[in-house]
Order: sequence, then structure tokens, then C-alpha cells
Amino acid sequence: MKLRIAIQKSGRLHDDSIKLLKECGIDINNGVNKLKTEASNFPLEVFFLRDDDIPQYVEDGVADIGIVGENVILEKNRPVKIAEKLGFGKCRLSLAVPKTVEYNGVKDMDKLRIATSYPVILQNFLNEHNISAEIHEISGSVEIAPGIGLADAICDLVSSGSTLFMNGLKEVEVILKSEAALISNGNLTPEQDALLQKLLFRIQAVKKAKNNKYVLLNAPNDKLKEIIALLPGMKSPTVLPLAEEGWSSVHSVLNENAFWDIIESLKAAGAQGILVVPIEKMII
Ligand SMILES: Nc1ncnc2c1ncn2[C@@H]1O[C@H](COP(=O)(O)OP(=O)(O)OP(=O)(O)O)[C@@H](O)[C@H]1O
Ligand SMILES: O=P(O)(O)OC[C@H]1O[C@H](OP(=O)(O)OP(=O)(O)O)[C@H](O)[C@@H]1O
Ligand SMILES: [Mg+2]
Repeated sequence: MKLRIAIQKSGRLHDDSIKLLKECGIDINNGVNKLKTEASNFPLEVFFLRDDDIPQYVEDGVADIGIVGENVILEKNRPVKIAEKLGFGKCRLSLAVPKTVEYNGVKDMDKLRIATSYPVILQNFLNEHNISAEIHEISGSVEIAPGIGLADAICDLVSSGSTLFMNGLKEVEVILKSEAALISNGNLTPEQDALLQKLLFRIQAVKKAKNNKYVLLNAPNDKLKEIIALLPGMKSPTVLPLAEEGWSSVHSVLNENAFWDIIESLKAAGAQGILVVPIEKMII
């Protein structure tokens, strides 16, 4: 028995999806134009599909699990489970208007024509705000719509904002924040679910490792107490004597978010020779 996973064939999520599987120690050979492949060292079959189709395939059980953006999951509105958010493909679904237009709030969208590839999410948002607007569904190049007279505003994905900028638009409302997620069929057999749990265990170890760094530093023994108090570690920091009398080597694990602040405090407290090393896998 194999678990079947659907990932994007090409596009924004393809490379990161393959990378994640590789980081989980799963070997797949994804030859050009191959639509299906198998892992050599994990009971996993991989289907390469258009991202829009993935929620439906997972609902129908053609694939057991899939990797797709939350924006697509919400738009397709299929009864699938989100098993894990994956931390890549981060973007937002936003409303934008020409930069010359004055904007004072969502009410300004009333009676406008809005172009989007996300009619379901947009309609829900408009309903929540009691706004009636005319939704023009188009499948791509949405940012061009106001410039060619097709719409007054757009609702599309934004990341750096450069596509909006190049088309003379400004972002005025964020409707949704999105990232890639692992979805699963709601009726997996116990065997399929066991494989999913095995995969999730690996994904979580990879995710945790990415958010943390291994830190090594030298500390004079009389400053040890103060330095150790700054370091969380997985349980508590490791302290080893250096060959030079009166000094110790301190090892710990730091979260990426708190990282720079703690490093500064460590230096101020007398730490020297601070080394920061990436962690490949982290199991707590
Ligand atoms: N600019 C961006 N930055 C980060 N993530 C993005 C960006 N644009 C899109 N994404 C995320 O990546 C997903 C796939 O985007 P992509 O543009 O490859 O889709 P697509 O053109 O619909 O692909 P497909 O050919 O599979 O239908 C989006 O649904 C979204 O979750
Ligand atoms: O804010 P930015 O960083 O400019 O990113 C936003 C753009 O990225 C996506 O398109 P993509 O480049 O994937 O092209 P496509 O949708 O036409 O395939 C999205 O549809 C936006 O047009
Ligand atoms: Mg698509």
C-alpha cells in the first residue's frame, strides 16, 4: 500500500514541495514532463497536477493528500482536512485600486466592477461587509484589468507588491493571508493515516529545525550564570570546559524570531566566538 500525494506540476509551489519531500528524506525522481512518480525509500506515489485541481482530487480520493495554497483550498471549498501548514508559498489575497483613486474604506467598493480569479472568497468578503459589487472572473493577468477598462478594482494575490506597482495599482485591503498547506482526504484508512502521521512527523521535524539555530559560544566562567540565563536550549544549555582554564563552551538552540536580540545580549554579557549553525532536523 502506498500513500498518494498530489503536488503542483509547475509553478510557485512545485520546487518547494519537492524540496520539502527531499528534506523529509524521501527520494523521488521528478523527470521533466513526468506526471506520476514513486519514492524509492518511502511508500509514496507522487502525482503532478494543476494546483486548482488538487482539492477536488483529494476530496474524491484520487489522491490521499496534497500540497496546495490556502487560497485555493478556500476558493474551491471542498471538504478536505488541513493537516499541516508548510511555511512556504506565503502571500496574501488583496483588493487593489488604481493608485490615483482616493480610497477611504471597504464601502468604496460598492457598485464597482472587481476583476479576480477568486470569486468565491471575494463574494464572501463582500457579503460580510454588506457590499454589492460586480465580480468579473478572469483566470490570470488580473492586474491588467483596470488598465484596459475591464474593471475598477482587482482582487488578486500579492507578495512583494511589485506586480501591483508595475501596473499602477495600490493595495487597499488584505482579505486573506495564505501559505502552502498539506491537505488530506477525510476518510483515510488506518493504514493510510499511519503513513500520513509518519510523513507529518518528518515534516514537523524539518519545520522546527528551520525555525531554530544551534548556537555555540565561549564564555568566561565568572559570566556563565548570566549567559546561561539568556539561553533557552531544548532542555537547558550544554556547558563544557575549554582547554584554557577559566573558560567554558556553551551550546544551545535558539528560535529564529528571538535570535538577534539574544545574540546582542550574549555579546554584552561577555560571550565570545559565537557560532551559529543550521539544524537539519529537530525532534523534541
Ligand atoms: N507572488 C507569490 N508569492 C508567493 N506565493 C504565491 C505567489 N503567487 C502565488 N502564490 C502561491 O502559489 C500558488 C501557486 O501559484 P501559481 O502562480 O504557480 O499558480 P497557477 O498559475 O494557478 O498554477 P497552475 O498552473 O498549477 O494552475 C498560489 O495559489 C499561491 O498559494
Ligand atoms: O506581489 P508580487 O511579488 O508581484 O506577486 C504577485 C503576483 O504573483 C502571482 O502571479 P505569478 O507571478 O505566479 O504569475 P501567474 O499567476 O501569471 O502564473 C500573482 O498572481 C500576482 O500576479
Ligand atoms: Mg492554478
